[in-house]
Amino acid sequence: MRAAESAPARQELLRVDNLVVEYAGKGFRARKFRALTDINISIGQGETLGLVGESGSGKTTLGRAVLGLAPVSGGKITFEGQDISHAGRKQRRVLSRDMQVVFQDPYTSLNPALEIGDILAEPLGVQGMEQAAAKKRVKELLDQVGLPSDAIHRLPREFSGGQRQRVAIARALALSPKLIVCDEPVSALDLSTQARVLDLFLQIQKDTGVSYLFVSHDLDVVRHISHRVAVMYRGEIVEQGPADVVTRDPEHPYTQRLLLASPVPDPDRQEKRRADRHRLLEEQRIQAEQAGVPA
Ligand SMILES: Nc1ncnc2c1ncn2[C@@H]1O[C@H](COP(=O)(O)OP(=O)(O)OP(=O)(O)O)[C@@H](O)[C@H]1O
Repeated sequence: MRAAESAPARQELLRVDNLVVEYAGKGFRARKFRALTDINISIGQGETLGLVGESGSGKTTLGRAVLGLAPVSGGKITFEGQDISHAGRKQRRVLSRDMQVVFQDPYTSLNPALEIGDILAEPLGVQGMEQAAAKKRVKELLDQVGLPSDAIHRLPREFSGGQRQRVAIARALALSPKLIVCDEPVSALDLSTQARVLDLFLQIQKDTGVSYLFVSHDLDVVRHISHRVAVMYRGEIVEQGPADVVTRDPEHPYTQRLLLASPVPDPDRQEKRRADRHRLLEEQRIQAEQAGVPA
């Protein structure tokens, strides 16, 4: 795997100031639940901000707030200098070209009844692209994410998890967005597929200059993909800074704990990850032995 390349001269794309998100409580007179408190982040053009934290810390909510899918109760979200904190439908429609999302689960995020070509052409059609131009763009997108052009006439179920995630990435790229919110996009994949999909994210950034808000509970993943990292804990950002500093020499005790035990919520996945790591290390050891290099 390659590491994230250093960011170009920084031009701010997204800025979040003192953001508060409160969800309505259930039932009459139920109290509101504050999911985010006083969040401040900024993402430059061509930059990746990794958002890390345990389950329930508010990572997804922050991504959703940026996309206009969570209620902003206070503070401000600015995109390319424009206040989008309370963007209406019309402004969101324009923004949807510039901001896209890739979700965690490649098995449920694609319409199982549609051929890949139609899945990729959908956002192009919505934005009014002619059929011939859309067809050409779909081929470009498949090529960009490393899928064969005959994928056009195949259904999602004919693809592996990693390939489906490539389709989801291609769909997100269709309208050449400036920002992609990536919500745990490799968490459902096995370790070696994770590595290949992370490399694809890096290559796409290099080729297109897109920015990522990259949500993950896995510090290893975030370290690899991000220029800067923000650590969330109970709805607040407790630490943020350059990826190598935050992930190697954290200041906040919570980040130090995260570093010691990268939390993986599901015990089965935890076990599988341990086994995967062991297998990879063993493969590396055997390869090194065969090459006559001590492991
Ligand atoms: N639509 C909602 N209505 C009410 N509460 C919500 C809603 N969505 C999230 N929450 C709550 O907000 C808090 C933050 O949730 P969020 O999903 O943002 O955390 P997360 O860090 O992304 O967690 P995970 O890694 O498990 O996805 C949690 O306590 C969650 O229960």
